[in-house]
Amino acid sequence: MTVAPYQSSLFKRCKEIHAFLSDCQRQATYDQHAKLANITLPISPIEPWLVLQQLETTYPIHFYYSTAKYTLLGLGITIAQKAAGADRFERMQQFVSVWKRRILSSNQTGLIIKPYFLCGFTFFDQAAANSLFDAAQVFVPQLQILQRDGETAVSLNYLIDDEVNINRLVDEIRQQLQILESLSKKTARQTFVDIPNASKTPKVIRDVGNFENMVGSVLPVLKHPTLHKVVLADALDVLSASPFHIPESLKALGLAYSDCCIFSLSNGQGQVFMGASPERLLSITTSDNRKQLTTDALAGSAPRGDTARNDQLMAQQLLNNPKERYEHQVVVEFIIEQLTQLGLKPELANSPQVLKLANIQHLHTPIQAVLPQGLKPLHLVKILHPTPAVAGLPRPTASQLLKTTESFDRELYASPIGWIDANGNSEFIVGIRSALIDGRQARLFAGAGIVAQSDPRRELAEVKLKLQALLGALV
Ligand SMILES: C=C(O[C@@H]1C=C(C(=O)O)C=C[C@H]1O)C(=O)O
Repeated sequence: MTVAPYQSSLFKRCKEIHAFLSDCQRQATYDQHAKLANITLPISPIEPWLVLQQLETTYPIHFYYSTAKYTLLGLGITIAQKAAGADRFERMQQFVSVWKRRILSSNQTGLIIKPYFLCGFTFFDQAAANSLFDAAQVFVPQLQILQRDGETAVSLNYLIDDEVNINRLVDEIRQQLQILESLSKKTARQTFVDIPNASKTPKVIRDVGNFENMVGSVLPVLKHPTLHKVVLADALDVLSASPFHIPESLKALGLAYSDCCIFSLSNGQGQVFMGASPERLLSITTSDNRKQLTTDALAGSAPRGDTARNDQLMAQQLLNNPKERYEHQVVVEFIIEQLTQLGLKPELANSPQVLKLANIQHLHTPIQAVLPQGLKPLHLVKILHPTPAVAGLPRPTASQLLKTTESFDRELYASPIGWIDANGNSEFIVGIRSALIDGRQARLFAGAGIVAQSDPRRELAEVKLKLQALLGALV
């Protein structure tokens, strides 16, 4: 496989890039602020997780986001912003809006994929003192790979100001393009990766959450009308004989949970948060001047049946179970209220459908709304996160109870993780079915909605089922 457009003439390509970057520098000088230079090149199809595998030591920061329709991989940082506190979403949106206006894209290859703003937030608006991730982080990657409809494109993003030495930068780019070229040749021959004794890797397990007791302790609070639902989480620590392989785990998750969004996000210091989330916090698509929002109410769970008939029976029982329907309805009503307060007109079906995942099924109501042009993605993230699917209702009371009841820091568990592009499109998932990986150690997270009618043993069984999602796929 070759990196087609520049294989024949890397020299010519680099000359064009030099001219483009020099032009960016002139404009930066003229406007008296740095520019975000963006160059996109089509490359032969290449699996992004394989690129991650080859380059994860070169770029300690990565962001991987893969759905049934596309995969996005960001490596390295060109620009980044961090924040904490109640206004973290506004501050991050401000950062995105400013830098969106400073993008200059090269059209020399006829292909333009502008920079993506890659976002990760912790569950609470203040990260804990010893937290491994910032309460809010948005960055534009230096190397961005987008795979969609069988096509792959690589975009390079650079910060250009008066000081940048363009000659030196073009040399760097030449090297980077050569690496990518050899990488695509190498990975073209590699259709699967050998994971040494992956499935046999011993895993030692310690339950950190003491989940059943925790559920028992909140039940009396749920008898009062001040709290309708709280979503408690459990944490499971796992120790493997050898360090976890992030790219191979992403690949394994993708195979096992093809309906989910497979994601991972590193903090640059060796820790990675990853998972296979079935829950979309929002997706914003812009086309023909029409902006459309889709969000998921996903709550209410049941195991999958061992035969097709049993499976159908369990789905039917889930649909008819008043406790599960209540847990679900609380989420639907919350989302409708939040969207209506923004002046939107949410559209949804009268009753939920069943979303079947490999190991579990959920009540699911997709909710849609047309958005006014001015409404920004992170404004919507702010009003939606956390929904009662992962916190509870009322939100402030439930969040407070989580802080005092759970014995571990949620970090990025159940938090918004996603991207915003330069055209106003955006997608965020809720970081559930997830784990925090640190070398040989992993902390797996899973939660369940607790209401007054909850039975602690059944809730524990649900959480165990959810923990399986990662336990079975981490290699
Ligand atoms: C909180 C989690 O899942 C959420 C809770 C659910 C429930 O209580 O039924 C179902 C789907 C998710 O919204 C999790 O997986 O950790």
